[in-house]
Amino acid sequence: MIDVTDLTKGYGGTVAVDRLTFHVKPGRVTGFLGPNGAGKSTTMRVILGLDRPTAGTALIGGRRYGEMRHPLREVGALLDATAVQGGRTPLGHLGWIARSNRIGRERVAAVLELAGLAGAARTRIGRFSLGMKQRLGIAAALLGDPGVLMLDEPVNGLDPDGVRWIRGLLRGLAAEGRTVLLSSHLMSEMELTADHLVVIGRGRLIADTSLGELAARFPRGVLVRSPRTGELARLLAEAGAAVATGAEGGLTVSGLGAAEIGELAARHAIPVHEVTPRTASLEDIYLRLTDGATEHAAGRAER
Ligand SMILES: Nc1ncnc2c1ncn2[C@@H]1O[C@H](COP(=O)(O)OP(=O)(O)OP(=O)(O)O)[C@@H](O)[C@H]1O
Repeated sequence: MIDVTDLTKGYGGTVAVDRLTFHVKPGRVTGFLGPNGAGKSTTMRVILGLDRPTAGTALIGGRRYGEMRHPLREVGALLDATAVQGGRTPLGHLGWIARSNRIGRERVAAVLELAGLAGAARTRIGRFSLGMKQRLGIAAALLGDPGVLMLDEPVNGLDPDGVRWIRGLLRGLAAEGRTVLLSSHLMSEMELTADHLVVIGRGRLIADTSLGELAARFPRGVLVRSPRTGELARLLAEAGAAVATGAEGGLTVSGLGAAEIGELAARHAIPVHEVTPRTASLEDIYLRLTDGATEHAAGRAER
């Protein structure tokens, strides 16, 4: 469990995080979203004790990161995968982290295997691609078998196989009851990986909600296909629905649910070929939620 309460972080005249409160619960993947400069990295840095809050608290399991005796056994984090010494090998790099946190050597081999890096364990990191560095960063985060994981843009640089791997890994870790906080700009990926979303803009909370609830807040009507479209459209309108003819030849119906539409068609013995409730994509929803919270919105600079 991560508890961010009334957190404020200022840098000189800039307020990066502004009275932000949210809780990241175990057993699910929480996506952390926001436009560039929204304050995501700052919030993660404060949670990890890398930055001191100006006001408020950021606690993990009720304690500050700095108070933990063996923090890597409680929290695994990946903030910047490129921040590793190129001269080291994964074996040396992870071995050093393991020793300084009293973690056994067998765990190093296990996470290298898990991250798909066992074959490159003795290769100099300087020769790694960004994707391999991401895998190494994830291996390091998992080293202490922590109950809490925080990953900033973990799919950055990964190929489709790698993206799928991390999706399965994070969902599996959450299913084991761990707390997983994940930031990403890839909305399609977030839609597949996260159960819950925390959205911030200009350092403030915009939404803290499940993916399902969010989609329900942005309905796009019900798509209905029938060989007797005209007749069905008339009956739906009489029943109080707003009916539009969709580009794909079907009807887009608002104001009535899928069950009501199906029952109405059945009462009049009108065959239907499809009744699909539609929601906006996460990308659409995200853009609508964060409209106005974008620090460097296109066009704004020209004004
Ligand atoms: N060390 C720092 N000194 C001064 N200002 C900073 C510092 N770190 C962050 N900021 C400012 O704080 C704000 C929030 O930045 P932050 O990096 O936390 O945003 P972010 O949501 O992680 O953005 P991105 O998606 O681009 O990574 C920005 O205006 C940024 O310029």
